[in-house]
Amino acid sequence: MIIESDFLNLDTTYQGVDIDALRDFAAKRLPENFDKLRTQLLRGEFYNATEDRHVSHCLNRSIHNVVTAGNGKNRFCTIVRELRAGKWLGATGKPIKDVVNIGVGGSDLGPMMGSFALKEFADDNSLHHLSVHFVSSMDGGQLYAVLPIVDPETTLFIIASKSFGTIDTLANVDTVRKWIEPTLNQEQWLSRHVIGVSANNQAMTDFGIPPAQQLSFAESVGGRFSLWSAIGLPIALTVGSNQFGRMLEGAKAMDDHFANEPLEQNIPLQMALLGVYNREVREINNLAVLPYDGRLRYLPSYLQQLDMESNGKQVDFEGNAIDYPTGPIIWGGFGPNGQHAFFQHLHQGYDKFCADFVAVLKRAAPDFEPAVQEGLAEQQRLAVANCLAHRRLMWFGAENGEARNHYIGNHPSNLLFVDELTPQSFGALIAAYEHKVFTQGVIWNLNSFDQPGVEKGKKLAKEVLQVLDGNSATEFDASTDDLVRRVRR
Ligand SMILES: O=P(O)(O)OC[C@H]1O[C@H](O)[C@H](O)[C@@H](O)[C@@H]1O
Repeated sequence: MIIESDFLNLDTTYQGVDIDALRDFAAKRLPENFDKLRTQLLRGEFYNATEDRHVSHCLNRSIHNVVTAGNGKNRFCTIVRELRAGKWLGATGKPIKDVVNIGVGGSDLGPMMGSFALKEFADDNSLHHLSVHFVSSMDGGQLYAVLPIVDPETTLFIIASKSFGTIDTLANVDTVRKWIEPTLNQEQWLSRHVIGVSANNQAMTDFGIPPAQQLSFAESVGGRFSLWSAIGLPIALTVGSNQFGRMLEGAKAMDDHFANEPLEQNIPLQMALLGVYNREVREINNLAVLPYDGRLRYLPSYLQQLDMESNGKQVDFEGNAIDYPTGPIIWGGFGPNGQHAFFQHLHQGYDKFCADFVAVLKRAAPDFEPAVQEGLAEQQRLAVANCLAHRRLMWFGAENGEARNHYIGNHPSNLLFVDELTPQSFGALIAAYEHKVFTQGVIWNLNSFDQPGVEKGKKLAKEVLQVLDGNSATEFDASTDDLVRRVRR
């Protein structure tokens, strides 16, 4: 039960659902207007009712659309070229060497995952080396690590925020400003050391970012779907605009696949239906994402946002309370290391789970001596062998007499695999997950494109901060009030 597409393959054998059963399930669960909704999504016409806007990330599958989005100015490629070539000079005349992306959620996870995964595909059009760093955490923990290793005169900060109002990002920017000020004044800093990426042009202007350093994208691109937009700048800085374009091409190929292939050959559609089947029929509430290639180690956290923020919902499209299970808990980690940590529970623990194994069949290492190349190729085979073995054990189980050697198995899994990890296959992999999430949202009749739970949490945090800062005397509950007193002391 293997489906092949241009850049991505899926083996569903160990789901234990044959194609006839899947067809029956699809007939029951896919709504009649699914084709229409899918077409709307791919054309950027699907309507996100609660936020009163369309959903347009699929329009960003070509570099042309990315660079002309928002303010219609082609700044993206120029910025990428100058920074990568070492031609972008800081305010004191020194070339920029480090770029720090400050953003959180969709403005962090996608760019970070993509830059890490695709590093080796960098178009090396110059000898200049640019290091890209990521700072997202509200507590400043990452600034502690990054600030000591970069120099204000040779560092550029990307302020990446769709809304340009996220407190985590603004708090990091504020500290950065305090760190820079002894070296560069505000005018110097803003003129050469900041790029804004946002859907909120006015806020970038109000902040003082010069127009030539503002990159825009459409309000209708959701944060968790934004790595294809200018939010993907760190990826383009890492690999170059051409390779970034190839990633978009891979996603576009997956869009076409999703649009045109029948159920029997449709990767995202099968992933979605099997996921719903596992959730509803087998009552499994979680999915472990297990990449077997170190370059994809940030995939689980990326998919946590993509899936859980989209389909972790209790209200349906019409605003009614939902009384059936919706999106599962997504978790996971780098497979080979997981084998030495949490896999024990997967093989013999009490809980039900399903898994997505992600494997890369081969990896070239042309820059190394032949003997080292040989060693690395062998290691890739070793990882694939382990992936295949563990997924077998999880599905078939094993019994060797003694109870301690008993493995129940029956844990369903997908194997997503690519011949080689390339910008295209990476783009196709991520787009396949996007379409899976969309399809499941349609099946569960919920809006996958809003996040009211997140908004509520932000509001409550503001109220607590008011009290911590001594600006409000609101009382909450015994535990919170006690901790507030401790912090204030
Ligand atoms: O890009 P921003 O507007 O700063 O938003 C960053 C993130 O924060 C929010 O709380 C949302 O839940 C995420 O979907 C979003 O990606």
